[in-house]
Amino acid sequence: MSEARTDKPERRPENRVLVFDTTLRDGEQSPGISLNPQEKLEIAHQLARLGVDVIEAGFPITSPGDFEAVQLIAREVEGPVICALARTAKQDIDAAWNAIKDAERPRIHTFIATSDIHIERKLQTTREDVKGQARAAVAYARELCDDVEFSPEDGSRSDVEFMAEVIQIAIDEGATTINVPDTVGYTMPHEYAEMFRRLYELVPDLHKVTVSVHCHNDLGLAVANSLAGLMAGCRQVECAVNGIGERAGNAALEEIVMLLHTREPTLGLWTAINTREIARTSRLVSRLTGYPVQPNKAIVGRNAFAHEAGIHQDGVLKDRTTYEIMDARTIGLESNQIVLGKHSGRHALRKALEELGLRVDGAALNQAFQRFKEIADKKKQVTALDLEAIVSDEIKHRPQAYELVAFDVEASSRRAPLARVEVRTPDGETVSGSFTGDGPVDALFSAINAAIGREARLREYRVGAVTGGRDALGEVTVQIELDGRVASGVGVSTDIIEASGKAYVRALSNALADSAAAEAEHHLQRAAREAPTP
Ligand SMILES: CC(=O)SCCNC(=O)CCNC(=O)[C@H](O)C(C)(C)COP(=O)(O)OP(=O)(O)OC[C@H]1O[C@@H](n2cnc3c(N)ncnc32)[C@H](O)[C@@H]1OP(=O)(O)O
Ligand SMILES: CC(C)C(=O)C(=O)O
Ligand SMILES: [Mg+2]
Repeated sequence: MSEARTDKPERRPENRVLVFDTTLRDGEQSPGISLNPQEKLEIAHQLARLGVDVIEAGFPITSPGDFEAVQLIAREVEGPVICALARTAKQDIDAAWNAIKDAERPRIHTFIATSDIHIERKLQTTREDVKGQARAAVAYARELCDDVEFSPEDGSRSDVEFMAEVIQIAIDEGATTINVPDTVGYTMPHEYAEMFRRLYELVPDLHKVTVSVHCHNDLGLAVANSLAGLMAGCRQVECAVNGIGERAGNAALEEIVMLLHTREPTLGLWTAINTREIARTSRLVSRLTGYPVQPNKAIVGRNAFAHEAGIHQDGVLKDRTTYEIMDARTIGLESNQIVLGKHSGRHALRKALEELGLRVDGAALNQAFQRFKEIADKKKQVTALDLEAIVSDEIKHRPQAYELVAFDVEASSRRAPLARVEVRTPDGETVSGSFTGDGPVDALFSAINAAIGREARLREYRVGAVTGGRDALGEVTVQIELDGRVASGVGVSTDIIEASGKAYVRALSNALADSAAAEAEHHLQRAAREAPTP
């Protein structure tokens, strides 16, 4: 029962759920999002790789740019059905058709509201007129295209008997998909399911077409309502990547897909989505829309597969399924993450140290753990480089072989930065060096190399703030490679250049101490081998 997908159930064709992606239409209706045709095309190609069944590419009457984008997608993206939205007006349907007609499999999606509130206050018309508009629109769309979807907008707030009449008209005129939206995110799962049960009763012909759900997240129920609709017999789900869309958004594609994937043995429902493309699709949509994904967002948030709490980390290290219902790799991530922080425990610390090639146990582990907690209290996250520093500082008790005595760095936009340093060697001698670089830090590191006459190579450089505010202590961590040895060092100062210099000198000292220790061990081993056997 740990990860439900381990036992593969038989997949029944009638339980296949079509994924209708509306990221480029309803998703783009989010305030502040405006994608140009090339950006829409890039997302559409990725949606095709993801394996969605339908891409709602846009609402072509909206603007020449949206028309162009839909047309580009229709012409270039192979695989999914390419759909365009239209009101019941003839010019909308013409624009939709003209934009999608070159697609392999085009679909026109036309809609009109069926709730009294929309009919009376927004459309300012009558139920009879709505029936007439629905009839004319579906009939006209079917003259142009074999695949026509009809939506009674604000379906969940409509009088179900009137809505059933409109749906029957749409089916009579040839609609192939009937989508009943919860336009304002008002319904609850049991109500939405009951609405579909009643619609199937009132419109038996619904069994002959694809029935679809389209839910908004105003009350945080978009995915729950979508699931309720699917369990009531619908077999198309309309959703958007990262849950973007009008107001609080649409049902999130990744959530509904992974819900069906993870609970397939219970639900029996399945999609043709290539789940390994989910993370990549989410990143692309976030980047191009400018909408960041919240860290704790289900499935695609950066914390969705991360563990910081010691008890959870211990469980996950012993058996991943203790705290994970999905495998991070299923959505295309490399692995889950053990994040070291204030709430972590010894098991996670030891594992992280092991990954750095440092075996620490017993009293040494306790000592490192104590230092680790002190640092974790000050920093949000403790990284691999911090760990190396903790170990080299607290466990190995290395003498500081070199020391940064003084430095000058000149930075200018007119000439290459120049650094001069004085470094005290282990013998107590003070050596100096100067060098230019690509930037002040690069110049400083080269000057240190020049002073001590070694050619260390910088592998990693990271700056973080230990404390907040303008006078924050900056902490620099560097990792270097010297004569094939990797070592790290940390420097803390309110001056980032000084912190960088200290960190670099410390890393050099650690690398040289390591190599001295290795040389000593090598001599000892050779002496032992060469000693006469008694
Ligand atoms: C639930 C949904 O997501 S529906 C899709 C919503 N998406 C969008 O609206 C984005 C794109 N929209 C647009 O660019 C513009 O609204 C346009 C180009 C479509 C229309 O612009 P305008 O002609 O200036 O009309 P405006 O947007 O101000 O008002 C909407 C009009 O459409 C009518 N209308 C609304 N829905 C429908 C419908 N399904 N069928 C026919 N007419 C409709 C309204 O009653 C109103 O008509 P009126 O001008 O006679 O009062
Ligand atoms: C156009 C329709 C399907 C819509 O987006 C809604 O009702 O939310
Ligand atoms: Mg919508």
